[in-house]
Amino acid sequence: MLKIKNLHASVEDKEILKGINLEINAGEVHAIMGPNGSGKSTLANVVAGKEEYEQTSGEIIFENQEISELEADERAHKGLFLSFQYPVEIPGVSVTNFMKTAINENRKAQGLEDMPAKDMLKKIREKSELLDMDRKFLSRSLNEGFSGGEKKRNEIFQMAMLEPKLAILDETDSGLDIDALRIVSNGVNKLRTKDNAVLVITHYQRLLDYIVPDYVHVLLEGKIVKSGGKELAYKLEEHGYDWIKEEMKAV
Ligand SMILES: Nc1ncnc2c1ncn2[C@@H]1O[C@H](COP(=O)(O)OP(=O)(O)OP(=O)(O)O)[C@@H](O)[C@H]1O
Repeated sequence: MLKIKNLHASVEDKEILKGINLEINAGEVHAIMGPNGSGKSTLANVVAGKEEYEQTSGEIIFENQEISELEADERAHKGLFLSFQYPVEIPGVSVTNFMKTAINENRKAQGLEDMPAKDMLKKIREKSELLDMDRKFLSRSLNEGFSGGEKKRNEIFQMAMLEPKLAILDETDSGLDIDALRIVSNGVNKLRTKDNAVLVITHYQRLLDYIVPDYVHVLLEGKIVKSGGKELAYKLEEHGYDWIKEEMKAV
């Protein structure tokens, strides 16, 4: 589904990503971990095609198409969504109405008719129940002031509604209390189907206890230096990142 080959990228002319290789197939969940400033968000933003992030060399192939030249919106319409793909603080627009517009615009870009209102309501009901969002939450205006945890829940709600082929979630667990973490993780788990994949970026292994990734990758100074299963996340939690640096020095 996604193949990243020798990707280099810069922010404000500073090289941040220094040769990333990564392959994600349908049905898989991948997690990226790494210390502050290692380039995790840069990777997410470059893959999503955000303007400030410049891909200087390498390839990003999504669904067998090189997408480096595509704008963020075009990538999204192909099914590659980054959390908070859309602006989230639009005055006077409710959580639900925003979602209706986003879904229909996405369908329009794919040459599809608007989703029938009945189907839209059913979908909103189903996905909001999954994330334990009540009517009051859904009717709140987007600029009303959401807490960090509520923003995260809304972010996953957007993803659950849009059902992207590849959902990229940055800092998914930040600001969540224990109950919200469980609820949001449940939502993330439902994003993975046999046809859809998920890439999560996280600092903590606790999220991975709930979503159980197939692969964990460690990003250090702009490079993926180690990949493994969930046990890698436990080792990082216990020992930090220094042992990997030592291992690299020894090679
Ligand atoms: N918009 C920007 N302008 C200038 N420098 C940036 C910008 N975004 C990121 N950087 C720089 O790129 C480097 C990597 O940042 P990035 O946000 O990708 O790291 P991260 O691994 O996601 O960190 P964190 O865990 O702290 O979120 C940092 O040195 C950061 O200062």
